[in-house]
Amino acid sequence: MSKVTVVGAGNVGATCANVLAFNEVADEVVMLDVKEGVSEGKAMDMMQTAQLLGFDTTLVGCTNDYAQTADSDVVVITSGIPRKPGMTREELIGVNAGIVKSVAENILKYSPNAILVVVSNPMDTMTYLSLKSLGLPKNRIIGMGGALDSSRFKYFLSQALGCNANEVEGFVIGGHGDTTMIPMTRFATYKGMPVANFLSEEKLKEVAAATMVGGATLTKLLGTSAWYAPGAAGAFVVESIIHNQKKMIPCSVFLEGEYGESDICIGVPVILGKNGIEEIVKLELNEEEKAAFAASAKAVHATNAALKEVGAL
Ligand SMILES: NC(=O)C1=CN([C@@H]2O[C@H](COP(=O)(O)OP(=O)(O)OC[C@H]3O[C@@H](n4cnc5c(N)ncnc54)[C@H](O)[C@@H]3O)[C@@H](O)[C@H]2O)C=CC1
Ligand SMILES: O=C([O-])CC(=O)C(=O)O
Repeated sequence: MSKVTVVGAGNVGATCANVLAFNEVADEVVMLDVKEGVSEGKAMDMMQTAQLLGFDTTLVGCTNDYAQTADSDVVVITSGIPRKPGMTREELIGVNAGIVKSVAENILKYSPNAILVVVSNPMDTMTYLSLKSLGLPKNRIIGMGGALDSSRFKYFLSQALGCNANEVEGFVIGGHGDTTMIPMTRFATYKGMPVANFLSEEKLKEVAAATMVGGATLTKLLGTSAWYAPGAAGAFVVESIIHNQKKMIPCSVFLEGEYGESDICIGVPVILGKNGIEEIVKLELNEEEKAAFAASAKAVHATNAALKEVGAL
């Protein structure tokens, strides 16, 4: 019997729960929100699609009742405010730090062995906050950003190539921020062939730039930040853990010397399985990539430092 809880039944959380149920990733999916009745209503609405879509997962909604989340294997934290057009993710720290910290503490009271997937922004800093304040082993705290950013990178590459996005490979490391993401163009391939065989350097730079501001572009169009791909990316990460798939997915994880960084959670490729982070994959970065990673980490460290200013650490 596998159980996943999604905290925050807003745009991203509800989408994530819906994808988890549709794909039967877990036997039970619990949604918890502070808004009275919203989780219950969304769970009922989704359960009424079960016979239409043919899934057997049970969805449960609750209003701030952590007892219902007891013994979850994986908990996805999406609670918190999203940005509005013109804002950065980092500006959300003041409100979201308090929310994420209290939610994570409550979750652990009922699911002491759960693996946490942190989605709330600024995600790398919220992952770091969870790790520092809960004192859990680092394999059990995973920030979701790289799965989404990599999916966007593959989308923009496929648009440039005029091909099916499923035939493109590529990934993004670094922070989950407009200026901190590092699309790894050198490793990206179309049917196993380097994308540089098909696209000019200028075009590849455009693709990388579009990927980095992918979230901001959608926020401008939607008036709030995106949720379909973020929710699906959260479910993708959960699936690799629950089904012990051992997929290699870039996630924000605690580094202790890897990639020349320490005391930070930032995006690097990891193997995700039943223990959460099974392995941090070490890539051979070239000088330019190393410099980009160091600059990205510097910016994430600076955001982490603000946790003290807002009284969260
Ligand atoms: N890491 C990533 O790749 C992404 C992160 N995000 C972030 O995810 C977060 C959620 O975004 P949306 O779902 O669009 O926002 P939303 O406003 O639609 O949903 C957030 C939900 O959290 C709930 N909430 C607030 N405080 C809570 C608490 N203490 N306990 C339980 N629930 C609580 C709210 O009632 C609301 O329903 C934002 O911080 C956003 O920036 C969004 C997309 C991608
Ligand atoms: O853009 C945002 O604020 C939400 C997010 O992290 C994303 O969609 O990448």
